[in-house]
Amino acid sequence: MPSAAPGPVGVLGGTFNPVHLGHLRSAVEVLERLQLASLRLMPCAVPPHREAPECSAQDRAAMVDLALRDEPRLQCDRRELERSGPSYTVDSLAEIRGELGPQRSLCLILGFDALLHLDSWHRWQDLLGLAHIVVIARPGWELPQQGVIADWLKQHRSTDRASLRSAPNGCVLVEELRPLDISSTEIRALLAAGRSVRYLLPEPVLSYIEHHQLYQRVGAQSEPAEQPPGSLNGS
Ligand SMILES: Nc1ncnc2c1ncn2[C@@H]1O[C@H](COP(=O)(O)OP(=O)(O)OP(=O)(O)O)[C@@H](O)[C@H]1O
Ligand SMILES: O=C(O)c1ccc[n+]([C@@H]2O[C@H](COP(=O)([O-])O)[C@@H](O)[C@H]2O)c1
Repeated sequence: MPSAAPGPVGVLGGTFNPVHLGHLRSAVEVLERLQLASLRLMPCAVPPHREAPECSAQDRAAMVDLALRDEPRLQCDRRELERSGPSYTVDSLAEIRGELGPQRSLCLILGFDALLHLDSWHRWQDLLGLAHIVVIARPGWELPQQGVIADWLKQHRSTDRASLRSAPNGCVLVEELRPLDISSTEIRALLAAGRSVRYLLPEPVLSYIEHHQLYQRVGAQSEPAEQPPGSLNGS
């Protein structure tokens, strides 16, 4: 009997500044719901669309590695750290497609917020020629009702999950997962305010942030320690 074709490969690109439970829980749920063979979290090195994060790509990828330590179905894909120039998703998908061959199903996973700006992405019209796109709901964001993206959705959206297996690329699927209202922006703001982010991200990621003193409030690290009176220079 011929063996079943291997399941689709998923890719969730992000700045992951830092990675949090919203990313991770969505990743596991989408992996299981769509029966993906594996899902790669792909940190971008040079975001094409926003200012370079203060936190280095190496630190952001190291945190993704730590977050995925105990879940072999999720992997960190570091290819964007190995390229120079803006980390265009279309280039990464073209590389992955080259590695997987033309027949294997490949799914790019995006949150609603990322979808809204998809038409500003580099060669965005080529994305569906390389992969399917799975859009995941995110608290506070709605699908657009009109405009370029709404028209594009009408043209390419499928409601049948089987279409992810019957073709290697070309469909758009929208999935509602468990809503988790967590963002990296909020985590950075909490840390900068000296507040706790425990339970918003995995403990090993929190330990990494503390150990490397990432996202601290401005000046917290650079203030000189107070000297006990008379301890220096005899003053
Ligand atoms: N809580 C969440 N639920 C579902 N999807 C999410 C969630 N957080 C992020 N995503 C999706 O994960 C991908 C990567 O997100 P990103 O690394 O930019 O995180 P972020 O929390 O949106 O960061 P920032 O607040 O800095 O913009 C995007 O497609 C985004 O829509
Ligand atoms: O390729 C592009 O032009 C492009 C423009 C904007 C965003 N992206 C990618 O979209 C993913 C989510 O972006 P963000 O800002 O939500 O972290 C991340 O992998 C980015 O590299 C890609």
